[in-house]
Amino acid sequence: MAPKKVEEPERKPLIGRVGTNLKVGIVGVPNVGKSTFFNVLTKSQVAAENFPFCTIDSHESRVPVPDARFEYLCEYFKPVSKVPAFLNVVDIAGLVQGAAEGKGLGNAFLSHIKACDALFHLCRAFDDPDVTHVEGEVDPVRDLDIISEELRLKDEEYLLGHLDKMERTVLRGGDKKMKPEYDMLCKFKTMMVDEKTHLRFGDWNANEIECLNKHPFITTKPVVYLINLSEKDYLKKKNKWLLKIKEWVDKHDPGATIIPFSGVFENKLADMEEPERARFLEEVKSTR
Ligand SMILES: Nc1ncnc2c1ncn2[C@@H]1O[C@H](COP(=O)(O)OP(=O)(O)OP(=O)(O)O)[C@@H](O)[C@H]1O
Ligand SMILES: [Mg+2]
Repeated sequence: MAPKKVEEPERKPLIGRVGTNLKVGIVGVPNVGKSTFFNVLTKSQVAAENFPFCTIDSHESRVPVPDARFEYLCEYFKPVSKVPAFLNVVDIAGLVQGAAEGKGLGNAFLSHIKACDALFHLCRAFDDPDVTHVEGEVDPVRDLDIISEELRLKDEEYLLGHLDKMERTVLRGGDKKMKPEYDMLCKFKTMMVDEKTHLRFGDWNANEIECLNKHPFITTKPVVYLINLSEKDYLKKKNKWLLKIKEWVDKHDPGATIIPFSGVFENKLADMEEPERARFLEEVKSTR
């Protein structure tokens, strides 16, 4: 008897693009530590890596992605040209509630977000009376809601505008060629506008993913959550918001990565030279 044919699972295309030169934008409400994180990332890479590094402008930096496999392959094959994977990181101005309608500085920057492949959603979980919070009190869960909703609203504005234009040609003009795309966009609308859900959570087929990739949607982009803690909380590995943030992510973006860090601590480290840095880290370890 012929062996049973093993059914291959359908391979769906990915939402977004694949590459060794991706762009990630740092989003969050104002004054939560986005630029601090951006500076730390760029500074520490300069100090620690001997890869070519380039600051594209004050808001965009290209950081190499260290990978032992790359080093090994270069060592083994000795290629003439060595091009490591890079991540372009973009520091985006803080977004406030209403940014999608043009409030604050953020609206202009939402177009920068559209050009990114993924997002770092940075939120503040440190208390510091000297660092004002735009919403009054520190509450990262409220901030997560604000940013996530502003991103959705920006997509909603784009989608409704685009559908409106298409209606003229597809519904009134009878353009049959555009009808499948129009129907797909209507399906996206049900999810995003009626159910108020980000588009990356839909179970889309290959045609729908192709259609998603054609449009500059923001809510299709994967998000990594960065939680900025005080130096003390980071070293103690304790913070009253962490569990609540985890619950929010489990509910709104299940499976997404959450990375707690401390902007001030990392900044301190990045400004140190060896052996001062090693000494400081030893000291910190002993106080943990
Ligand atoms: N973990 C931390 N603990 C205490 N203070 C911090 C921490 N991280 C950043 N700060 C301080 O918070 C202030 C705001 O930081 P930063 O300018 O990086 O915020 P931002 O999110 O880029 O703001 P904006 O949206 O206005 O661009 C700075 O004074 C910075 O030193
Ligand atoms: Mg900033």
